Amino acid sequence: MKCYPVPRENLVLSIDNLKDDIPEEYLSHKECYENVIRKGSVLYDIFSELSKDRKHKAHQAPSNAYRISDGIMQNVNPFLLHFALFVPAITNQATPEQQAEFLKHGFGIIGTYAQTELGHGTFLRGLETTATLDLETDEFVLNSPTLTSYKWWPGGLGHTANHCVVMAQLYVKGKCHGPHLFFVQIRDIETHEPLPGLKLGEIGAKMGFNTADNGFLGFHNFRIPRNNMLMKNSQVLKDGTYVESKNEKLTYGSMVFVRVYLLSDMAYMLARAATISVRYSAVRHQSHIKPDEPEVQILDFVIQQHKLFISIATSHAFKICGLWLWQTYSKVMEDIGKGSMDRLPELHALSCCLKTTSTRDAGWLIEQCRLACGGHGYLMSSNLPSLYTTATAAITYEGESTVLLLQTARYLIKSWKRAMEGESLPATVSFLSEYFNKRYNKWENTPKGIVDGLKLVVAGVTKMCAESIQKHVSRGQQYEEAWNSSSVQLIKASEAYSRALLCEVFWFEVDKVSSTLSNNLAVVLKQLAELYITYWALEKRGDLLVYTTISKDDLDKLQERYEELLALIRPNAVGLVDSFDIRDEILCSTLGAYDGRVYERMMEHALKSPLNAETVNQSFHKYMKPVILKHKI
Ligand SMILES: CC/C=C\C/C=C\C/C=C\C/C=C\C/C=C\C/C=C\CCCCC(=O)SCCNC(=O)CCNC(=O)[C@H](O)C(C)(C)COP(=O)(O)OP(=O)(O)OC[C@H]1O[C@@H](n2cnc3c(N)ncnc32)[C@H](O)[C@@H]1OP(=O)(O)O
Ligand SMILES: Cc1cc2nc3c(=O)[nH]c(=O)nc-3n(C[C@H](O)[C@H](O)[C@H](O)COP(=O)(O)OP(=O)(O)OC[C@H]3O[C@@H](n4cnc5c(N)ncnc54)[C@H](O)[C@@H]3O)c2cc1C
Repeated sequence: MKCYPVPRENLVLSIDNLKDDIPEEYLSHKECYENVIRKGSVLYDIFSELSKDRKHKAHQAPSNAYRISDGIMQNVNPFLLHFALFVPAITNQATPEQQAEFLKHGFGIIGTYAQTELGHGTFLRGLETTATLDLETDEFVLNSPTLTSYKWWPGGLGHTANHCVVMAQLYVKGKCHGPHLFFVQIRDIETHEPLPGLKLGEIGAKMGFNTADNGFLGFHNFRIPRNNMLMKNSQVLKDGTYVESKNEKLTYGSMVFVRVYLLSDMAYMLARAATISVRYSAVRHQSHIKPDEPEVQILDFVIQQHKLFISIATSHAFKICGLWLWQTYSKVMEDIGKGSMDRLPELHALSCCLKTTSTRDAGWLIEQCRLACGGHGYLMSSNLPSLYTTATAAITYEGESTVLLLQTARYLIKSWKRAMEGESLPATVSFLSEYFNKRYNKWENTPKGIVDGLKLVVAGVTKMCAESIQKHVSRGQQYEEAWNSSSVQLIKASEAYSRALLCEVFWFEVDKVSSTLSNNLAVVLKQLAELYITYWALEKRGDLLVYTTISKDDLDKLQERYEELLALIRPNAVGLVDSFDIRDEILCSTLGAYDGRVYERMMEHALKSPLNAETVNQSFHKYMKPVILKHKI
């Protein structure tokens, strides 16, 4: 995977014409887009210059530096798909010769990833766009046979990209070989006009992501060279011979990359929301704790700590698990490069459930941060509303959450069956064998004891799912029907698995490195990890009571320990969010600025509203006054 060197923050943030005179929320839909293209082009130019000086680092671990652009854009960068999917799809799915050919223009082309259609997003085998080999001309002919086959949603497709990687059903000599990827130019490089045979446009305003330029694309007998099919895994030869892939799911590899990346991405989204809401909670004084004392910082309310500290801990959990998952991804990609695909199903299962949990948690936790800031959190200038709409989009894109959890459940059920047959299992699911063989311990009120307990919940629910499926089959349902009938429990098994993974990796990674850290840092990180694990043990107390030997007394002790941890973290709370080290220019928040001048910044921002340019708006004289005068008594 090529990663683009990201310019240092100072370099980017020092560029004058990247600053906005008018806050984006006061621009029209069209002005918003034009504004991000203006800023994105400057960034793109910087990337181009920087990349000429430095080698691309393949398989670079996720870094949120590219989110500088979000700070500059104060929204989604329409060029993001070029980097997030278009280039990775080519580097993962094209031959070296094709990569050299398709990427020879470097930043000279702007791409996107066009897979989803108006009629299909989840069920890829149902996609309707066709790519039919024309043997005589050595070309593929692309068509959108129905309205529902129009590509719909790809980021940057509406007006930004001039190329895309298209997922289409491959037809050779009348036979359909399923979804394959094709490199397609869609606009003229010079004029940017759509090429003949294409219908292009943007899909309209959305809940958020409004600068992502999500678009639609229809093909009408659109021809591309045969060599434009990405042929690393499967090939179509000049004589029409189809050489199938060693594993047809390798075509879906680009989605795994983004799913893996999103865990780190959500860590960063949460770090921003936590920084804003914790800093604001240290500035905001409201009400009393002791009646005869001054109004307190709202951060001193324990319930405010309960709302916010989990976001600090979760950001670290996602960052640490994101790096762990990235290492797994890199190792599996390396193995695939050597011809071994043994661990691909495990990686797919891990990326599906962790992408889902991280995006869902980021959504509700950012909303919780907003709500904890009262009315001021509802201002666009707080940046919490935008963080929320940007984060929650990820619950859907790159694989809708329900669908991905069912994919993980598929892996858990298969692993359970292997455990029943005495097969050895990968470390990430080996607890299923221990459970099956009744090799597990009594409850312990320790972080490790909680992790073991959460794993017992996974094993117990997975066993219950397997039995439910078997029960439906024995009553005459086909396996797929029995699967559908058991899907509520299957989702529960995957959710439990994802939570157990996050708790286990977070705790043991922190524990592993703590001896290398200064004592103070190790203490604070362990407090955050223990807070995270204890929080979720209490949230999942029902399941723990069903599947482990935990007692009511154990739960009371956990609640007590949880509240102790809140008090221990309170003195470090502002320091912890400061350590996320997110500059004001990237935080873009009147509530979360480092200097704490909340009220002055709120007023400065309010005065930028175009409505405040005059004391009386023209609508008074045009509309209100006639009515007032007419009905004046
Ligand atoms: C300006 C910026 C500057 C610089 C930037 C620099 C760097 C940035 C770099 C990275 C940034 C990264 C992220 C940034 C953040 C966000 C990204 C930006 C915007 C959003 C982009 C969104 C893009 C999209 O949404 S693309 C479309 C996504 N669509 C999907 O995910 C579709 C979901 N559906 C599916 O995956 C499949 O259809 C299915 C899994 C649901 C069903 O599969 P299928 O129908 O084939 O049937 P099954 O029978 O269920 O499966 C068969 C077997 O195949 C296995 N399987 C399935 N999928 C996979 C897979 N992906 N990998 C491996 N194996 C897979 C499955 O397990 C079955 O196996 P079994 O053995 O038979 O059980
Ligand atoms: C902000 C944003 C950006 C996007 N960017 C891109 C992009 O750049 N490129 C691209 O190709 N796509 C992109 N997408 C599209 C995205 O990948 C799809 O929306 C997603 O895959 C879900 O597909 P769908 O919307 O067609 O929903 P559907 O697949 O129609 O699913 C709708 C609902 O049906 C249910 N459902 C569906 N299948 C199942 C099942 N098997 N089992 C149980 N329930 C099921 C679920 O509740 C699901 O939410 C983007 C989407 C968004 C919101």
